[in-house]
Amino acid sequence: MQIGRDPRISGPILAAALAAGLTSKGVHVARFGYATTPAMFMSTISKGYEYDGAVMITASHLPYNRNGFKFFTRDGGFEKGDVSQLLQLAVAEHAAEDAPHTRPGDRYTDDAFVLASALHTDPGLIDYVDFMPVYAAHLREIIKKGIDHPDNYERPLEGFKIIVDAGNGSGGFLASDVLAPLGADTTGAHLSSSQYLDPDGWFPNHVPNPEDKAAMAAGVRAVNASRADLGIVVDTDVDRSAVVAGNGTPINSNRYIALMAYIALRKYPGTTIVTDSVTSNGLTEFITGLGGKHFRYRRGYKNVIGQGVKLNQQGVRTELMMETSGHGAMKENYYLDDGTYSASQIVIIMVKRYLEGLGKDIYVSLLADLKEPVESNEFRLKLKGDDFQKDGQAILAGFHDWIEDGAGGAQGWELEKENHEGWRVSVDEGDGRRGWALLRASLHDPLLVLNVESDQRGGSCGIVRQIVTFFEEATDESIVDASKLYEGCSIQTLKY
Ligand SMILES: O=P(O)(O)OC[C@H]1O[C@H](O)[C@H](O)[C@@H](O)[C@@H]1O
Repeated sequence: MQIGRDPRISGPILAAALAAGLTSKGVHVARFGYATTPAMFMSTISKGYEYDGAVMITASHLPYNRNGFKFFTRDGGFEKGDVSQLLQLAVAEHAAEDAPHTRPGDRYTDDAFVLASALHTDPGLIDYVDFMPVYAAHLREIIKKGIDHPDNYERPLEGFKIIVDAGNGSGGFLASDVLAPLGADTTGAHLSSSQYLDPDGWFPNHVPNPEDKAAMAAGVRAVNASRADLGIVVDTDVDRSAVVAGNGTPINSNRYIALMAYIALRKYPGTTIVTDSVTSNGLTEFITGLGGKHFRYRRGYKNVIGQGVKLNQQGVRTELMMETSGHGAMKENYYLDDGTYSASQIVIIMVKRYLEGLGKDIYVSLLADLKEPVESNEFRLKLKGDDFQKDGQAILAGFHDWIEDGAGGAQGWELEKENHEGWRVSVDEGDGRRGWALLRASLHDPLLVLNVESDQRGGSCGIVRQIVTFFEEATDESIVDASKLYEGCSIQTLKY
């Protein structure tokens, strides 16, 4: 749920407004200050706290003026349907209270109303609770237990340099309150150190997002400069993360899933691993090579985690659910997508392997068998009509038929056997090389998204060129703007 397009509606203002609304209804409110999204969930089940509900206010990786609420109860995070229901209830109640600018059924909240409510908070009615130390202690226990160091149980990270780039989100505590007390050197011995640990909603250094090139490059620079054994990069509210290996290799997206799959399969041999739909072919081979099963589902971390829950309910053991965006959840951790939990698992495996005499490396030896595509591209194509959802579905249906009818004469194009969103087509590139393309509707925006990967140089644009013939023949440019395909692959056309 997003709220507050007015730049004055910052996270703290929203928190104050929410607290005002809740206390006026007699709800006992505890305000946390800076926290992480996973910590909010943990506050509903942590001994001595056990709140009935928790609300995180964050714009996540979106710009500062797109703050939103994430809701949790003991049963986990709210799904889309839960949020709509909550909004409808809130709007109905608000209207009944004679609020002239909101009508029952409205799907928005009014910024002025938020500001006014914030000003009327009675601070006496709110408890200010510092929950992050509780959460940090919980993570420290997980790491200690996971490593189970025979000689140094309390400070098992002594002798390791681990740096954190929190991108000025709320993840800085990981360096100071989790890793350092366990003995890790989080400052780095040379030029650099952990960085951007202090929360600053303007994000002055880089976008805190492990999918972002600048964010990963900053993490790589810090690891190289400080000669750290490991770097950890987290997103704003720390439900996502990525790591940087000691040799400076960024481990995000498919690589991060592969590393977490290795960990999950070491603990739970044969387990199924659910991912989103845009994972590389090499990841499936990697997981099956380790004896696991790969269930390639849909984009959207809620979809991925939800599918894992469903499979377990059906009796299919599924211990890891992870998206290429860096959202990763394990069944053993309440199915909670927690960037610090995933990063802790990497720290644990690094130290455990070191204790087994295998060195500190987590990339060269562990991911040697992960085949990566030569090229990987994403094109986001605007849907221009009013009914973009219907238009998008119609284009996807046409794409399906176009492939079934021989993909405009292309050789070796075949629909994948399992498709859970849009249509993914496998492309035989000869000599055992295999590319693919997936056309799907964006989860949130009026866009069609085309992901393409190829095992050969120039292969990606070869695939795109073929798909352009579909757009030329079967789609109308007043409905979809495919110009990104032409630009991205320097294809000449008179159409745009
Ligand atoms: O469908 P798209 O526009 O590519 O966006 C999909 C992505 O949206 C957000 O970032 C969610 O946090 C991700 O879980 C999701 O995968």
